[in-house]
Amino acid sequence: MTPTPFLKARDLEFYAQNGDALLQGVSFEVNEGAILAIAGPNGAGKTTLLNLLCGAEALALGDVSINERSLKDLSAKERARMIAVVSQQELPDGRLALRDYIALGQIPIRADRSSEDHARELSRILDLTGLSAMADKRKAQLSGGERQRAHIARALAQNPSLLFLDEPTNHLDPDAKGRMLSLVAELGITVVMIVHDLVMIPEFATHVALMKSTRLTGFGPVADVLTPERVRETFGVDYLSFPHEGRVIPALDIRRTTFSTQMKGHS
Ligand SMILES: Nc1ncnc2c1ncn2[C@@H]1O[C@H](COP(=O)(O)OP(=O)(O)OP(=O)(O)O)[C@@H](O)[C@H]1O
Repeated sequence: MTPTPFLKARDLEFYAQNGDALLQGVSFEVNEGAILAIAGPNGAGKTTLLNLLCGAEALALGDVSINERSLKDLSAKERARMIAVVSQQELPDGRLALRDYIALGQIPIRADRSSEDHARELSRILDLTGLSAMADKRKAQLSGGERQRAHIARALAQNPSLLFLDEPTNHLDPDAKGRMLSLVAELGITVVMIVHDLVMIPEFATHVALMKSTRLTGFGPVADVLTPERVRETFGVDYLSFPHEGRVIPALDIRRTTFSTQMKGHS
């Protein structure tokens, strides 16, 4: 039997107040457990799409459904029990101790477990995200990468079935990037994440949505969509791959150039 799609976007459109189109004709669906990477050049509409999918921005045209229920029909409480979001605009909450900050994620599911179970789960998440040793530090005292991991830990504490991440590896060093994306990929839940670093996509995502100028330029399983042709068409750079220890390591051919040259090249 074919599984029912878990996250469905149908004919999404979004316009700025001045009438400019920010998103047009976006439709796709993924099954439960998919890891969907959204990629595209700056200004393509990735954050706009993520905001519409998670309900941070109200939908005027089109529909988003999660597990066969339209986002429009879900109460705030139902959304909070299902969806966790790590955006680029996380509140600083600098005075909170890290463990208290992460525990904020447990608020929507407070009644589901005993306080002992919540405490045990919090320790597990601190451990999973490599933050146990700094659990009593104030959030303001953490480095950029540690704070980023704290934001993801807070989202995991919510025990979501759908996790939205806006550039989850921003601020993370290469080793922490690999660890964080491995953790996310192994959760077994559906994940939608904006990813700027294309080379991470084949290793950690199951599906990719490529965007350019408000529209999808490709959607589907990573191997079908992340091709040198599509990458060149979408980003204007060459996508290469190198064999290494039995795997294929992707790379981008990024050269010295200027914005003005790029503009001429696109005209
Ligand atoms: N509220 C708004 N009003 C007008 N224009 C907006 C608004 N929000 C976003 N935009 C514009 O819409 C376009 C898409 O923005 P969006 O943030 O979705 O892009 P993005 O693909 O996430 O870009 P980046 O990679 O730079 O983060 C941009 O050109 C942006 O300037």
